[in-house]
Amino acid sequence: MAVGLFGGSFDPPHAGHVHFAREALKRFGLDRLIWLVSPGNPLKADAPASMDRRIALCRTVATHPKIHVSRAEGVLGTRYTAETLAALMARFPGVRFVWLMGADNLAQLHRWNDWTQIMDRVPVGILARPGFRLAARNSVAARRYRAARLPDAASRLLARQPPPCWCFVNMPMRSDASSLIRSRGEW
Ligand SMILES: Nc1ncnc2c1ncn2[C@@H]1O[C@H](COP(=O)(O)OP(=O)(O)OP(=O)(O)O)[C@@H](O)[C@H]1O
Ligand SMILES: O=C(O)c1ccc[n+]([C@@H]2O[C@H](COP(=O)([O-])O)[C@@H](O)[C@H]2O)c1
Repeated sequence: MAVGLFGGSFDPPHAGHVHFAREALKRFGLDRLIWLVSPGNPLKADAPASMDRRIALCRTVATHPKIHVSRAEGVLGTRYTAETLAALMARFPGVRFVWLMGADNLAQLHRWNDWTQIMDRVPVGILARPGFRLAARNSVAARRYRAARLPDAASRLLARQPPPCWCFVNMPMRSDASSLIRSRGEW
């Protein structure tokens, strides 16, 4: 079973997240995709809305039968992705986890706690995001793991590759952003 972990603040969730999840399921050949709602991004200064409020809205927008919304990080008490992955892999040894994120997060992955452990432990699927193609391509992570890149055309094989392995996939992009919704006072 290949399971994509789509970590996010989802403060609030939006159509860009739904589009991302549907594309990731298809393009990375995943059996399931989990929206892993974060208790709070360690690199973001402002605390998000409550977990209950974000989870409730995620469940109303993420209605695809292969998508599940999870508060696992709240239950496990983990906040750093490397830690969450270690806990989930120990608990579900038969599952092939794939970490999923947008190009903006690849651009700053080297600032995450124990970020090389993430790259070394699970395949990583990255989807394009408007304005971040260049920053992602020139990122510390992309350069350090250049040899481990899977071509876009082979993206469906990602979950079966031994890590480190990452794949950047282009898709029709959407410019939705939670910060934009918050700045309009709509959340
Ligand atoms: N429009 C989008 N296109 C592609 N990826 C996206 C898009 N919006 C969010 N993502 C990805 O979804 C994941 C969760 O994002 P997050 O919940 O922080 O939303 P956001 O819109 O980026 O929020 P904010 O504007 O507050 O930073 C991240 O990996 C991010 O890269
Ligand atoms: O582990 C870290 O140091 C780390 C730093 C920044 C972000 N993350 C994770 O990246 C995911 C995307 O975060 P966000 O706020 O961009 O939606 C979410 O699961 C965060 O927990 C993780």
